[in-house]
Amino acid sequence: MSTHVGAEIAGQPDCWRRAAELAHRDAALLPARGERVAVVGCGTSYFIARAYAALRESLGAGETDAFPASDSTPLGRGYDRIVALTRSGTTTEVVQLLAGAAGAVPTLVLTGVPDSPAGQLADRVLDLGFADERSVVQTRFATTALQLLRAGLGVDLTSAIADAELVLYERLPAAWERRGQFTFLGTGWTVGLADEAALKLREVARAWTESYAAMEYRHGPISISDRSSLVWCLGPAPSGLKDEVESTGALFAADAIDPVAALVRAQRLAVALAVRRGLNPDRPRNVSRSVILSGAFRPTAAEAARILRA
Ligand SMILES: N[C@@H]1[C@@H](O)[C@H](O)[C@@H](COP(=O)(O)O)O[C@@H]1O
Repeated sequence: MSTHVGAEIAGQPDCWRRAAELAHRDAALLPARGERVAVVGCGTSYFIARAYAALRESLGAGETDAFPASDSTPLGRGYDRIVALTRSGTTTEVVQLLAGAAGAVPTLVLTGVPDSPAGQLADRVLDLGFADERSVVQTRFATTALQLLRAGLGVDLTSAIADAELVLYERLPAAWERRGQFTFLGTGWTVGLADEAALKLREVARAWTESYAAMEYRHGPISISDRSSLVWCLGPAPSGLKDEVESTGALFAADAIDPVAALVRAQRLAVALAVRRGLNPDRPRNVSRSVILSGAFRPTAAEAARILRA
């Protein structure tokens, strides 16, 4: 089946090359070392925000917290910059948060549509139009935004790009597609990627998925693990975990490749699973490309402004 999402998944290595160039060219737009940064987004964009926040802190580049844009209350704590990730630039919670931040906290928006409401409200805009997508679900835009931010932290993307190119050509293990339950695990910054992988299988293939920080899985969630489960650690697995999971009968997988390339592998599994289940990956149930709320969302722009100045 030829799908938009399939083509977008395949386009990721090229987009990551452009992201590396952009990070170099527009380095001055990115948060400076030592800045206290809040990163926000919704859905996939929020999970990518989580990954970036954990990575930036782990590299000692500055205190960084990630929030869903719908939950802006913690933003009262005085950040030097708000970084918003939004493919469409129209998501209500993101637009309202930026409206509230205007004049109070400097903002940077990474978006596929610079002249969108979010783009127009931002102090700085990074134009990722080259990675924009037709699909409802995000794949290419999200990873490209993350790779740009990684490159901005000094990460060399060469091996990530090479790994993703290999992932696009590999055959996925047939046993993975026959599973009924999927759990994604991560450590440090890859926990956000595990969340995103789980979301992808849920959105695209209506699969039962969960995600955790790897060792948290042992503290309760492992009780659902059985012969129908695939437990997949994006990145190397903490020692001992594999044996413990396999003793439940579950299939265990861990990636030795770049974690964002491992996310590409999970995207491919989502599409394969959808096709196997007779679903169209371009038409996920109950979700839209961008969620624009009318009236129901709180806080209003004025309330958000008050929170930000608190
Ligand atoms: N189905 C889409 C998601 O794919 C997207 O992650 C989210 C945020 O969208 P945006 O990044 O445009 O703000 O909106 C919707 O829920």
